[in-house]
Amino acid sequence: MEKIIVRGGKKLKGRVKIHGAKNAVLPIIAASILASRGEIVIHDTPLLEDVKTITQLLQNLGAEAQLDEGSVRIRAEKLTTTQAPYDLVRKMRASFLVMGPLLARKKHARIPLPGGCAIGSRPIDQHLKGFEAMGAEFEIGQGYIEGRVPDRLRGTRIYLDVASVGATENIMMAAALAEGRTIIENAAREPEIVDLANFLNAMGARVRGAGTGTIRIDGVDFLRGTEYTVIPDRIEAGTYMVAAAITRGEVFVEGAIPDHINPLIAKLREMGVHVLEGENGVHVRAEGKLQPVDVKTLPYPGFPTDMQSQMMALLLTADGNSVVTETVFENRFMHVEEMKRMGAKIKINGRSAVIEGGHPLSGAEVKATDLRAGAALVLAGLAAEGTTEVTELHHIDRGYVQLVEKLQALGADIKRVKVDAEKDVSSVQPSYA
Ligand SMILES: CC(=O)N[C@H]1[C@@H](OP(=O)(O)OP(=O)(O)OC[C@H]2O[C@@H](n3ccc(=O)[nH]c3=O)[C@H](O)[C@@H]2O)O[C@H](CO)[C@@H](O)[C@@H]1O
Ligand SMILES: C=C(OP(=O)(O)O)C(=O)O
Repeated sequence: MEKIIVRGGKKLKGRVKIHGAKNAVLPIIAASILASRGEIVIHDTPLLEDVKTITQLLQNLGAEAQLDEGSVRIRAEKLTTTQAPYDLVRKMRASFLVMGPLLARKKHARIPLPGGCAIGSRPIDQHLKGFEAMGAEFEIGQGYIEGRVPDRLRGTRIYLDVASVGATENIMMAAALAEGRTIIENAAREPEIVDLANFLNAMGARVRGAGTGTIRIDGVDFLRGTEYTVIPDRIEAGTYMVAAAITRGEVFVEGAIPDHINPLIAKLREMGVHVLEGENGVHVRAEGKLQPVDVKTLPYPGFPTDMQSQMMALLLTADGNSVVTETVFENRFMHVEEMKRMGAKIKINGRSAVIEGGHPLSGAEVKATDLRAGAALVLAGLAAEGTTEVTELHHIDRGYVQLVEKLQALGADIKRVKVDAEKDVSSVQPSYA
């Protein structure tokens, strides 16, 4: 087992470079299955546990897939099976994103049901509603969902009851090889949807309107290999912006695209944090007292749920009470109990949490309950008096490349150790337990 040990109180200073976006590269790798000709090369691929999992999943399906530092190469001309193994799908819900591509390309897929997870029940009804409208038929049994397409997927009009990111992506990928036009209404508008559409188009697809609530896809007969660079990770960027603010430091977050993080920038400014938007990133500086603010998570372009816990950590250091309302996932306050162990004063009332800012935080032993909760605890540790030890690091490794090293470079007193031997492993790659 490994843990991160943070000694709080250091102001972060310097420059941090953002990696490619996890939530963009995962659907893009899944979409590679659609290419029946040629090689795909995806640049700025972050070497994360989730990326390793989806790459392994493609290999399992018979594709050639090679993941190196910064890029992944895929050839999916020959797929040998349409069944996804439970061991890989249970590690990561995004594995379900191979359903759309498999149905479109191979007319069959058998995938373990992704199940619930720490942050909520996360159903897949909107994915299935879309595929069924396009002519797929499903059977559920023994923990698996099996989809069949009797002929070829047909384009149709699909209204999503919730603007689900995953459902929009899965349907968009399936529609790329369907017969005729598919229109997705109430589509999710996240930047990662736009990135996937751009990638599909680079493979020869005809997708228009991504980034708006209505996406039109005209199906084509085949897709081919291409070379593509994914967008920078807006949540990783946001996490370092909060790290700068929570330590009252000054950090340039290189690669952050201000347009992708508007709600975060707006809320930081309301608190009194100085944010300068540049062409090549954002500059964040904070000092002294920060104002409390209310935050409500919403689908894009609203405040991202993936930044909720990190923002809550920052609000603990504000001068007064803030209310954080989580509207996207029904159970995304698991970090609250851990933060309370650090002296945080937070009261949960249904989907809202009242955060009493201004009470000093003290270091404690805490555990990451999910990916962003883990990051938030590290942030809280940067601001706390004394030493914070964060365990369950496999959650953090799903979404942050070299979190410890990047914070060290900014001046944080932080290290990663193996618990049994108390051996410092900060300078080596995480082991992705
Ligand atoms: C790999 C990836 O990109 N993950 C992101 C993606 O997850 P993911 O794609 O799973 O999130 P969704 O947008 O689908 O989920 C949003 C809401 O819709 C509900 N829902 C979803 C699908 C469905 O068929 N039925 C349904 O009711 C979910 O339970 C949730 O309450 O978007 C989330 C919302 O921005 C982010 O937190 C995740 O980091
Ligand atoms: C919730 C997240 O990811 P996933 O949808 O893969 O669980 C996240 O990135 O914060």
